[in-house]
Amino acid sequence: MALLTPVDAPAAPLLDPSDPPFAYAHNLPLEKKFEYLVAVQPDARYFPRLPSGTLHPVLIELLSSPDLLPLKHAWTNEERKGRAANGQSRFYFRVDGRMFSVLFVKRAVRPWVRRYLQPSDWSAYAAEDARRRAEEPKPTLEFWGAGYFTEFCEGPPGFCHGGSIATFVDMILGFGTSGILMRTQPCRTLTLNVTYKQGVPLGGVIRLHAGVSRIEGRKSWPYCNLYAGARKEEDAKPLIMSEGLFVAPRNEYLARVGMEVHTGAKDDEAAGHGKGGGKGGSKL
Ligand SMILES: CCCCCCCC(=O)SCCNC(=O)CCNC(=O)[C@H](O)C(C)(C)COP(=O)(O)OP(=O)(O)OC[C@H]1O[C@@H](n2cnc3c(N)ncnc32)[C@H](O)[C@@H]1OP(=O)(O)O
Repeated sequence: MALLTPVDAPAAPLLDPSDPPFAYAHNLPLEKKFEYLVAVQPDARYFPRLPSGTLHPVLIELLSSPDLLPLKHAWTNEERKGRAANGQSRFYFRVDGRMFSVLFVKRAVRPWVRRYLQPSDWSAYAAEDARRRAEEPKPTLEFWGAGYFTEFCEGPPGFCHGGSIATFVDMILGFGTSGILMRTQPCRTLTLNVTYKQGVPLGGVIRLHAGVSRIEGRKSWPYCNLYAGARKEEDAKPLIMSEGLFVAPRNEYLARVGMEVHTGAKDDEAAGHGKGGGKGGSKL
């Protein structure tokens, strides 16, 4: 089944509008979780109860940025304030035209994946993604995103805590980059290197640029840089630079924890994508 994209989303709401956003995640097929929940796809059609107020400055910035998918959803100040009051920080990013978000809940920084993507979903997602990949001539190995951190991530006054930043970039590197772009199975952090060049201000728009610089078998070397402001400026210096080595667990480990092993190798071959050494689809 082809995944829905923001472009071909159906006109009729698929979701019960009386449900609060995100409450129905568990009842949806995996691909819809990605497209409508995890994805920042809360179009006004799907959340008609939301007040149609002023767009949050973050969204205005996003809308004006050619690097980011234009979001149609009226993400209002009230909504943002309500979520911020719950300690939620949110980041959006786009991979191959699909939007994803990372949700931080309070200081514990619980990414949405923990909540919405159960371990057993991984194999289904990987299989679906491998099928998708077979249809795509050239997967994207870098992506941009934007979002903000709230006060629950505070370290130095007005700035983000270093641990929250490390957790965030680990999440982006581990899931956003390795998990999605390698499209095989979840990758674990083996090494993580974070350089804090400047403080990350709370509340302001923070832009991220992430990707994979190298893939070799089970190993991948993703990077993620954070910048101030939503607009892409070629010469802007990053606030945060991070990189790591992520390793897909050996198959026997996956089998032990009850996860179906899927390497995507067959699909890759069919699609002409090499898996190692940056061949084929791994080319940046
Ligand atoms: C659902 C949410 C997803 C988001 C997840 C975000 C990412 C995370 O936070 S994961 C949690 C934190 N990380 C962990 O808990 C990982 C714990 N560690 C492990 O599970 C294992 O060590 C694991 C799976 C990473 C690697 O295990 P294993 O494959 O047995 O390791 P091992 O074979 O020794 O090493 C793998 C490769 O890395 C290389 N390597 C090992 N150490 C290093 C190092 N320090 N530097 C460079 N290379 C190294 C090895 O040489 C080997 O390479 P090759 O296969 O080419 O010989």
